[in-house]
Amino acid sequence: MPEETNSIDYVMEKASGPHFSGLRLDGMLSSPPSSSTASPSHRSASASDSNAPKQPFVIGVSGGTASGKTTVCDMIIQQLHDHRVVLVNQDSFYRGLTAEESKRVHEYNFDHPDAFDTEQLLDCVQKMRSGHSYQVPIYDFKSHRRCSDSFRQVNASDVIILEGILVFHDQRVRNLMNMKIFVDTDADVRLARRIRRDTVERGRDINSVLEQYAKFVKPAFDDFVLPSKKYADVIIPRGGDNHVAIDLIVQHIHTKLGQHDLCKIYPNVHVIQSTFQIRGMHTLIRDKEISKHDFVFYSDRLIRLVVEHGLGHLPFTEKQVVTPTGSVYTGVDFCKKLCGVSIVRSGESMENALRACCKGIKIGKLLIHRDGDNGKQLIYEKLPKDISERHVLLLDPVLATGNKFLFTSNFAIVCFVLKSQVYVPIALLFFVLVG
Ligand SMILES: Nc1ncnc2c1ncn2[C@@H]1O[C@H](COP(=O)(O)OP(=O)(O)O)[C@@H](O)[C@H]1O
Ligand SMILES: Nc1ccn([C@@H]2O[C@H](COP(=O)(O)O)[C@@H](O)[C@H]2O)c(=O)n1
Ligand SMILES: [Mg+2]
Repeated sequence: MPEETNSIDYVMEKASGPHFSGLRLDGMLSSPPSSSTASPSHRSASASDSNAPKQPFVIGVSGGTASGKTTVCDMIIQQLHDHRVVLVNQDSFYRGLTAEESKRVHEYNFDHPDAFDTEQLLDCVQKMRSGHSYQVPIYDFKSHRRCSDSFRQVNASDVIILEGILVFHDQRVRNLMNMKIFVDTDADVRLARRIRRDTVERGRDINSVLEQYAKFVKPAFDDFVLPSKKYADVIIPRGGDNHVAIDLIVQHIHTKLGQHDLCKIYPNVHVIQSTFQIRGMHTLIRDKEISKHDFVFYSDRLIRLVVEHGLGHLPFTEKQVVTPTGSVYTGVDFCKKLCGVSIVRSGESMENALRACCKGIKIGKLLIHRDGDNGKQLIYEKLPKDISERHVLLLDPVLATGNKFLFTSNFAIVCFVLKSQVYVPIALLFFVLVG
């Protein structure tokens, strides 16, 4: 290569067009690469599954007032952990009282199905099931009205939990549910909890709570809530105290949601299990208001996780050490002879994390043209001379259309075939982390 064409600036200029590296999910799913190790039958079945729009799993949670519905939902959400879960309360769809009704609020039956705007609730669940977000009203139990100017935006999610005393009452709403749970708690316990909650949180006095309970809440429970128990798939006695039932429900939801689609198609893809820390970091870096400093800080933290995870896939040898107390500890020795190869330019953003994990590691570079520059895809390469003796960590954090990813895969496979090295597809790991 002539001197001027050897400079990185020059080659970057030549490789004009937006930088991309990696794979576009929809394209890949409809035509998986031939290098995939999945069997053809497995591949086609999974690919068609993945092409179908992914429907959220809708869970209805019903039960008498103060039975622990909200508590049970909170526990399920906590335990589902790595899935996106949203909670929609039927309470949000209470109709606001008119001025006339407000004057005689003690005569209003909040436990009758007509107290809710069920058409709007139905619209909400239907929209969310088909992947749309919804502006859910905000209801105030003290004024018995909806906030006129603010809503809670609820985004499309893997799991939608719909909770309320009468969510099983309307057949159309019921039919949208994949799973129906009834929280069954002793009536005396519920009344005691309701008195405490309504006096502490909902601005009521004991007399009005007892009066409302006897006049409306109990009769409506007998007429509408209890008869809807028969629609439940699961009945949870003792509500939130029933940890066994909640564990079983969470396990069932996990099974229903299944593995990440990519894992089903590509067995070499590893998904890093999400945590609330990871979700929190994703939330920050996706916020258009984030400062550059914070974006870099949290991206670095995420990248570090990917790099650590990738390193965990390298082979190891056993190693024994003597501890300060003189006992022998049998552990493992880090894999020797590593190098990184970053795909210019985005891959360079992963270099610091790799250097921080592996002191003094050699890092080479590849610049690949998306479509091929006059048929040539490899525009620039600078690789460690002894790369054939090293395990290669290919650094590529952004996955887009797939062309360059296929190229780098081939490159990695060449390394693998010629030198029997372990290829750790860090790019894929990262993709799954953000996916
Ligand atoms: N297992 C429990 N032990 C003690 N208090 C509970 C338990 N479950 C719920 N509570 C309390 O009882 C009240 C009603 O519970 P909540 O989950 O809001 O019921 P619901 O949503 O069915 O009306 C709340 O104040 C809550 O903190
Ligand atoms: N303005 C209102 C609206 C509703 N209620 C009562 O709330 C109960 C439903 O909520 P839970 O969390 O207990 O399921 C229902 O029994 C209504 O009586 C109210 O008091 N005031
Ligand atoms: Mg509740």
